[in-house]
Amino acid sequence: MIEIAISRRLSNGSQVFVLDIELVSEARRIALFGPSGSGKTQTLQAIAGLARPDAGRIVIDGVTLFDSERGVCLRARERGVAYLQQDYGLFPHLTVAQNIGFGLCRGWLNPRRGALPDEAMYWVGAFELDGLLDSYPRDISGGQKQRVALARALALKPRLLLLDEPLSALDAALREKMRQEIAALQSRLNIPVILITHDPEDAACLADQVFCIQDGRIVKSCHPRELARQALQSSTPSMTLDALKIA
Ligand SMILES: Nc1ncnc2c1ncn2[C@@H]1O[C@H](COP(=O)(O)OP(=O)(O)OP(=O)(O)O)[C@@H](O)[C@H]1O
Repeated sequence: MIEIAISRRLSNGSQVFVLDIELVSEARRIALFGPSGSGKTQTLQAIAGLARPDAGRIVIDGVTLFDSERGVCLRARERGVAYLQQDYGLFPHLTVAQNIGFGLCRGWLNPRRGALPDEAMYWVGAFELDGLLDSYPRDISGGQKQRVALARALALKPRLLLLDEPLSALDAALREKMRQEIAALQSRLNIPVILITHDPEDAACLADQVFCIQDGRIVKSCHPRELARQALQSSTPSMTLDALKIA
């Protein structure tokens, strides 16, 4: 079960943004859908422990990651949350093997290929990265970068996987392939996934429940099929949201 009730006020002088997110879900795969600037990334950052809400609670499968009333705020590395950011966040000066091994052992900047622990090698095999272990991120494709980032994230055995627009950097053909791969991965892993997407097709394939965000708030929750149906008749995420709110 995913329980999130957080608020945070962001201000940079003239501009103020208020994040006020409340959602509870039994679904194992949820999508956050909303227009640019609506608060999706801020929400994931709060869950990952990279941004601290002013108040509220974040509880994942009974484990409290943040609870302002009880003074609980686990550090990012104590949360067991894998966060795959839009640009995949690979270190350009480290090889694929070093990138994958990086989070497993602090200070481990120079791992030899054979030194990758079993939990990392499992994902190297699963994502067919064996031949790329000595390559650098600049020398591999977008889909391969994504697999490396996923392998790095999953090797840490997270209790929750956060995906920020996991397919946005890929061309149409690769996008469809990776969509199927991530969907297959989700059914193999028994960990909850929260993903951000602008694409109703991604939501339909990768989520069981969609939470629509607008201006820092959840304005609607629906089945991914309902989102896809409304999106067909709308040309922007904002129009889709307006149609969903009326439906
Ligand atoms: N320090 C800040 N002060 C004021 N507003 C901020 C600050 N940091 C971020 N914001 C605002 O927070 C809002 C939410 O940002 P966020 O990155 O979560 O949006 P998003 O929904 O992920 O957008 P996108 O889909 O474009 O990535 C934006 O409107 C942004 O301008």
